Amino acid sequence: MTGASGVGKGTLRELWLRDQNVFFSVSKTTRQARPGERPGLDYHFVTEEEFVAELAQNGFLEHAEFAGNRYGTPKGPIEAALASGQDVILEIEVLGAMQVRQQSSEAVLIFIMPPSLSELRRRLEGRATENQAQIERRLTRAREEILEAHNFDYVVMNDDLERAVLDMHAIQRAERSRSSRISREALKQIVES
Ligand SMILES: Nc1nc2c(ncn2[C@@H]2O[C@H](COP(=O)(O)OP(=O)(O)O)[C@@H](O)[C@H]2O)c(=O)[nH]1
Ligand SMILES: Nc1ncnc2c1ncn2[C@@H]1O[C@H](COP(=O)(O)OP(=O)(O)O)[C@@H](O)[C@H]1O
Repeated sequence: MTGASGVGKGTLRELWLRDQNVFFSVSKTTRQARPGERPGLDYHFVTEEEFVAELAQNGFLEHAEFAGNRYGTPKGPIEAALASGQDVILEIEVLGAMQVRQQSSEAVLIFIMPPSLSELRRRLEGRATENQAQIERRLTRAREEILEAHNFDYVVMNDDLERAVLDMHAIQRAERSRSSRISREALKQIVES
């Protein structure tokens, strides 16, 4: 999942993944925790030194800088989840999504779209977790990110939240039905059953 800061990724994801046995990847970030954010559940909050050390050990599947902070997806937990057959959900910005696309032909890239820039501003200001300068920085980046939406497999408009949740379920169902996801062995089992 990718989309401008404040578009509603976190809100949408909580509703979409409720009651699902999928693995949500908890990123590492050098950003300060916001009030109410739960270390280890929302993010692993790390120092610049810790981030660089993990990078040097090739510990990230992808990583990027966003609005002055660094973010990365720890590789180990994802490999373990995939090996156990779980679907893995990443909530990352555009540059990271492109790195994932290069590494995995199986990745499904979904761009969450705001109805308008003015509504995005309203949501960021309403959330009240960033100061005005940080909000402006995120809106500038949002314009650039939105223009990258054509590089994604799907675009989900987050105007009406309930409908956007249904769209996420629809994409998930369609992707799970792709013929390329059925193994030769599974086909043989059906023929021989
Ligand atoms: N590339 C990358 N981006 C991430 C990662 N974790 C979070 N992000 C993105 O970084 C951006 C900023 O995240 P955050 O500071 O939590 O702000 P928010 O999106 O406004 O809640 C968002 O686009 C996130 O999706 C990560 O591990 N890798
Ligand atoms: N469809 C929607 N309509 C109106 N407000 C929304 C919608 N989705 C999310 N929001 C609100 O927008 C703000 C930003 O949402 P959030 O999930 O924190 O975004 P993100 O994770 O993309 O930065 C929150 O206050 C949230 O309640």
